[in-house]
Amino acid sequence: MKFAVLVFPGSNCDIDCYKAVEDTIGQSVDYVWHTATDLSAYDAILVPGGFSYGDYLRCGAIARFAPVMNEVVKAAEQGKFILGICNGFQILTEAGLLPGALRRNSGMKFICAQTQLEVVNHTSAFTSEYNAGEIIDIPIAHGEGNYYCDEETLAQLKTNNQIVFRYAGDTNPNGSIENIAGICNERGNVVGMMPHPERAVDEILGSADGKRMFTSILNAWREQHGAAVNG
Ligand SMILES: NC(=O)CC[C@H](N)C(=O)O
Repeated sequence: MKFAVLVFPGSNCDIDCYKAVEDTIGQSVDYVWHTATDLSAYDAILVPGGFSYGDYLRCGAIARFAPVMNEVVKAAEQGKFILGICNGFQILTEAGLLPGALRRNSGMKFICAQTQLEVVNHTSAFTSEYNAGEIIDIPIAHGEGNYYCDEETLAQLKTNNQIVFRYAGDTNPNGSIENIAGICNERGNVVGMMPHPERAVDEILGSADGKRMFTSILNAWREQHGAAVNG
């Protein structure tokens, strides 16, 4: 299986994503610059965190016009796996690949903290290795992680099982509507989340709970391509 890690000017979690793929599932992975116009070689695309284009206008608002984003839209239409983490989530909402928007944290401060997440959807291609309702430790680091969508969209997210993660219990670090920490598109092949699973792939980092997102993606890809495939 082949992964692309997109790199925009200002990305700062690209190396973490690359290492996470290498260390957790040992699959092929390339950095792909934001000017690229062909992603056909890749099965999964990681849109990493950071401060693309300095977060000017709004986080992700400029990155969404980068040439590579046309290819990300194409890849999403082809059913490839796309995971946007933090700034990557912001870029995917700006690009219209995921519904809703990320606003300034309700406390108006950048928050860097370990959080507990509830796995709400454990049947997606990205979360099949988790148990229903499992609580996992994954860190956050953002200033604009306050997820918002209108009531109609929220109802659709619930009906289609598109809420993937919530901040557990009463914890809600950024004011997100209904504690939402991550969502997927209706088809289930595009996920966006504010917490950073790539920073939680080894106990030495404080948690290894993010590891199973990567193993889930690999398993889903292998299932799609037949159990014989060992890429
Ligand atoms: N870690 C990140 O990706 C940060 C995202 C964005 N720059 C924010 O502050 O919200």
